[in-house]
Amino acid sequence: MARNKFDIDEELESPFDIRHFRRALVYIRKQKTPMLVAFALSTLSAGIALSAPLIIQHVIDVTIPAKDKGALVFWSAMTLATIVVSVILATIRSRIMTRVGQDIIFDIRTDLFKHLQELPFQYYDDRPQGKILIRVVNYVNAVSDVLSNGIINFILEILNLVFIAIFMFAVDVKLSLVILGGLPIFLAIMLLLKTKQRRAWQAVSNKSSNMNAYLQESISGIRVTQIFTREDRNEGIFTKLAANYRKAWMRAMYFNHLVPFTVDNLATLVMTAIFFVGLVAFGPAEATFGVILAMSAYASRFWQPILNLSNIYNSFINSVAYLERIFETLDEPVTVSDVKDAVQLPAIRGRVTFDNVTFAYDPGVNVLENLNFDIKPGESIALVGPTGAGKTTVVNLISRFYNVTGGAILVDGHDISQVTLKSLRSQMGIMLQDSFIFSGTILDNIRYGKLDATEEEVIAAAKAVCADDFIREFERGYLTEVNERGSKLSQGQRQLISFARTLLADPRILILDEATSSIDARTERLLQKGLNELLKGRTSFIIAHRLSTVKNCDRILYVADKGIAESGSHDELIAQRGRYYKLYTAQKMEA
Ligand SMILES: Nc1ncnc2c1ncn2[C@@H]1O[C@H](COP(=O)(O)OP(=O)(O)OP(=O)(O)O)[C@@H](O)[C@H]1O
Repeated sequence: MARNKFDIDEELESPFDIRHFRRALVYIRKQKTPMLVAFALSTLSAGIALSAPLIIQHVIDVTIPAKDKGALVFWSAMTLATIVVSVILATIRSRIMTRVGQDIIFDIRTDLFKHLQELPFQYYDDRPQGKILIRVVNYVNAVSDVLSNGIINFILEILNLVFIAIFMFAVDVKLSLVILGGLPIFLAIMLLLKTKQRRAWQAVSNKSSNMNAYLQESISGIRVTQIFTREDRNEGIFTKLAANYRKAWMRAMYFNHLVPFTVDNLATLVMTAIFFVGLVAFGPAEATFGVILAMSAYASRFWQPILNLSNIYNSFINSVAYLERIFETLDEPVTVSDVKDAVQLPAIRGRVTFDNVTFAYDPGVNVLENLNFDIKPGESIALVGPTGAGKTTVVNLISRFYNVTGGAILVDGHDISQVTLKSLRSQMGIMLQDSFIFSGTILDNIRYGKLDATEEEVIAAAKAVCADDFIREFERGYLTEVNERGSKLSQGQRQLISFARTLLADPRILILDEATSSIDARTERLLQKGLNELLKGRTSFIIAHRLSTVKNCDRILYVADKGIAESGSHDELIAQRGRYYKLYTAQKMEA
């Protein structure tokens, strides 16, 4: 059952806590060296920039009254030099940090992809693909700046503040205290905003995820949409999702804007206070014009890092909503994985035993119950039965795409839950109902299961499954580029290609789930010859609704009522005159 749909907000399973931040540090730590260099450059550039007000103070209070032209030129040149040097240093730093940001994104993204590759079918059964995609693409982009520049800037701005405070206090202690007076008010406002702001950004992440999920679903289902002329209705749904996103974004931005607004106003108030206190309360005896000018320059410089810090804080709060989702995905348990002491499954002969197997997709709802059968190496088995009876489930369990709920499945006597997935699956050839075609050439697609196969081997496999003829009819033959999902190919052609792909992998156990359902009867007859060849010496499980395809199998298992209702060869089952017989005669009459 889908855990959430495009119109249901995802519930956060593990809200952000300090552990998440520590995990983020793992990625940041890898970039320690460039970050330290960038940090050093920034400190240097900030230090140089900070000397400017001191120069101005000196010029106003000493150089100008002394009418020393030579000194004036010197100090002007020094001011210019400070600007040029700090700009150069800042540029180098920003280049380094762009790289660091991208490296962090790269690491998180590749870890996410690696984990997604390992997550079991169940994970994908449970959620819309769009909600998975957005985490790898958009969310990771959104956190890069905070994890790279954010950290450095945070430390720098704090240092900046300390430096400014030192310079400020060196010039005038009382006026410095006036400047610091605005801080408690600012902190109180920030604390008040924090929770609301965080929730607002979580809502943004949810609404963008919903919109993305629906977009992805709509693109995948565009053909059905157009067949049923559902365009207007879908547009309505999308508009609503986009409007929800807009609303969430506006609300989050409202809180974001409140922060600089507060800082700006406080800075203006402080500035007014300096002039008031400096000129009116203390009088010119205590504060010279140069001091007041230098202090007002420090005041605006002092509030600048605070404004910057609050912007960093804003983006941090914003990123937390994304980091939570990213780490939630990375923490998603790989429920189907190698057990601690998993052993390599040796080269198998192909015996498959179901020992009292029970299985449920959703807890408590058994699809199969106490299933027992024993297949000898090389036997060909047909799984037939009504829709939804559990045929695909049986073959999915053999490849351990899901863990059994009870009992055990043995291959050559080895419990498949105790062997490595790689050693198990690499000895199986599985052709699923959905013969997926990847973007690339037809050659690449056939080679997917055996990357080192020669061109001759690929062609031999294609010939065996009668795919060679139609492939050669394309202008570029085996080098014809096909799109993702194979939209350039007919359904039957797709099946033939994935047939060749499976054959090429030369598995001991072969699973064909409705593998020939879209192939016309003539090609299927031709294919049957190749297929018979292919099946020789291999254990095979063939699921087919068209019973003519499977009647030559060694044994037919009729799956129904959560188990095997009938079992035997075609002739035996016909003689039994049970459910298989009924199904077979019904199909014969239709034909
Ligand atoms: N991912 C899933 N999550 C929950 N239930 C599922 C899932 N996949 C299948 N089912 C349920 O398990 C039962 C068996 O499904 P299965 O696909 O094995 O049937 P089948 O015999 O192969 O059907 P068909 O002939 O239509 O392909 C069905 O009732 C189905 O609704």
